[in-house]
Amino acid sequence: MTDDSPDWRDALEPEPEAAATVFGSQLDLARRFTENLARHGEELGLIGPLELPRLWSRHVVNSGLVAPLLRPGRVGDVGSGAGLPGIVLAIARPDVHLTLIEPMERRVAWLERQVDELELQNVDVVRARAEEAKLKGRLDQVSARAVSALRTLIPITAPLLRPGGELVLMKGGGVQGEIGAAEKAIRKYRLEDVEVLVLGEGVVEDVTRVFRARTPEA
Ligand SMILES: C[S@@+](CC[C@H](N)C(=O)[O-])C[C@H]1O[C@@H](n2cnc3c(N)ncnc32)[C@H](O)[C@@H]1O
Repeated sequence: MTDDSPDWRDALEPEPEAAATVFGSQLDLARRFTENLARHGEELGLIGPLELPRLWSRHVVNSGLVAPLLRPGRVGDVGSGAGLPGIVLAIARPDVHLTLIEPMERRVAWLERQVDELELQNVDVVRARAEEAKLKGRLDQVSARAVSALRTLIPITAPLLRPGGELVLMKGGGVQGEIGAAEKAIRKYRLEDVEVLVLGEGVVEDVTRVFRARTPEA
């Protein structure tokens, strides 16, 4: 620690080179969001005390890797929490509209503050559980990260999609096992083109895995 910088800044992981690749012209906004999260995230219960040394690579860059999978349209991020990946995706893709769906009041307040402070024009925040949000059949794509296993996540996310919409769910190394356990849900929602994408190989140390699948056209 130095005398002239706050603790959070000393603990924050230095910006990795990959950040410039992932965020391009939006890097400055990504920096501002990361610094806000580093400054306030722990006291607001949004991130754990051990996350600052890996905030960029494990959370912000990792979430940003999903941005190229989004298509212009309306994307819902279920369980946005600290804004991962929802705020990060809105920063990386100003051409996409993000609807952040989060039930917890304190987290919703945080998300709304980020939208205001970063002057994001492409975000709205809905305070609700995904099952109760009035968004059934309205979204082109749905993202989520660290909300629940696919077996329970598919039944709360797939109904939000329009016919031919797409799930883009960030997952850990156990995703293949989760797919096996979610067979019934995959059948029930008639998901097609089910695949696991590995993003960021050769760009970051921690790759991002995404479960991607489509609902049938009407
Ligand atoms: C472990 S946190 C992860 C937050 C963020 N996605 C991340 O990766 O840091 C899970 C979040 O999902 C939210 N959540 C849980 N169940 C939900 C539901 N049914 N609909 C919407 N959000 C939900 C919680 O309130 C919480 O903010």
